[in-house]
Amino acid sequence: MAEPSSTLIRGTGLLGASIGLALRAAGHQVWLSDPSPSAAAIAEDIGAGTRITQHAPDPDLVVIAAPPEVTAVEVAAALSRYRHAVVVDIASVKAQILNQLLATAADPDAELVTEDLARYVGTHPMAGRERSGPVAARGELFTSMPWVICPAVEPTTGAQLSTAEAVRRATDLGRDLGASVHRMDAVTHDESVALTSHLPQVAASLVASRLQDAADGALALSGNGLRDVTRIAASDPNLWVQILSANSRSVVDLLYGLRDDVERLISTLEDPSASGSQADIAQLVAEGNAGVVRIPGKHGAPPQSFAVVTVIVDDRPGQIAAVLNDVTTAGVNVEDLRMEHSAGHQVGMVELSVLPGRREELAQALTEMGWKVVL
Ligand SMILES: NC(=O)c1ccc[n+]([C@@H]2O[C@H](COP(=O)([O-])OP(=O)(O)OC[C@H]3O[C@@H](n4cnc5c(N)ncnc54)[C@H](O)[C@@H]3O)[C@@H](O)[C@H]2O)c1
Ligand SMILES: O=C(O)C(=O)C[C@]1(C(=O)O)C=C[C@@H](O)C=C1
Repeated sequence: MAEPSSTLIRGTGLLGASIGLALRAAGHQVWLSDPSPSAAAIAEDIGAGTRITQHAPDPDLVVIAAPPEVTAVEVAAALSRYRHAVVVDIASVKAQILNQLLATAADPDAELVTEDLARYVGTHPMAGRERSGPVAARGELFTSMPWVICPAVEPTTGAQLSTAEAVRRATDLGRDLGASVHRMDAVTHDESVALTSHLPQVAASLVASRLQDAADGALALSGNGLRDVTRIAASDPNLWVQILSANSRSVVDLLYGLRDDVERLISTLEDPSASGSQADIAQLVAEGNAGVVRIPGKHGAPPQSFAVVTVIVDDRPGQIAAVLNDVTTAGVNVEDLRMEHSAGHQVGMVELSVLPGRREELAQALTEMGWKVVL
């Protein structure tokens, strides 16, 4: 862990409060500030740091965790106000913010000058939730997730403006929060997240929007397939207007490709018995298979499939905690957990994902402890 630091978090919503919780847990001093007094008060109440109404007492790191559209203004203000601090932002888009900062620094009327950008580093934690505000904050949000570092560069020469020390502070922030740090330029970042984050959001929203007028009887048949595909459709529209607008070029390019595939599928399904149709449908699903296995595991490890041990539990409070307690006693690490309720029955199923080599051992240990286990 890096040496204890004093960090000001400006913007104490989901991300800001989560960073505060994680930094406090790692032993750092955290100051909180937000234009919304209630957001700052809630963040303080849940233990994310100490609220300030004026200036923070000389922080050595400032984290701007504000909406993308105000991020550049807040970064510029923090660089001018806290002259010894490294300033990072965590907005979901990076090139537009860097361009806005460079334009401000080039403006002779602005307080910000290009030299100030030596203390700025753009960052982006690839972790979040479909909910907003400090109430949804979790200190563990960043554990094992990617954290992108985009040092500021001068656009014409490509020369790095962020100092090595500023990049080190930004890197320490990600590592302190348990994330795996990836370094890239802002344009490459934006192109990458268009595929891994922005397109999935659009796809989830488009699929979920079909449900608005669905019959209750159809919705009653919702299973995990629908839930898996639509979780992020609950995300904040105001945030996503800003993200998609700021990265529109990259997202549009991907949408053209998606449109081609949708049109191909439509014409195939118009006549599924036509020659070649069955192979075409199979190919579409197989192409998805080939894509999904490329998603890396935790900490960027190679893609890994886990084995599942299912435990049948009574549908009453405390059962999941009791199962997890016994899993801990068995000494097996749970990689993922999912709870399913059996419709119309007073039982639930806890699905524990573990490394394939530990499956039999865990099943045997839990069975011996009295649990009903299904392999
Ligand atoms: N939600 C996610 O999953 C996620 C993940 C990674 C990064 N991000 C990025 O993190 C940032 C914050 O997102 P969030 O999900 O925490 O949103 P949020 O709505 O939960 O919180 C945003 C907070 O910023 C405050 N704010 C508004 N204007 C401000 C200003 N001028 N200065 C300072 N604070 C201001 C709001 O009062 C609010 O408390 C965004 O830039 C977003 O792109 C979000
Ligand atoms: O998991 C979620 O709920 C998210 O929305 C996380 C997610 C993502 O797409 O991975 C969303 C946007 C952020 O910029 C970063 C992370």
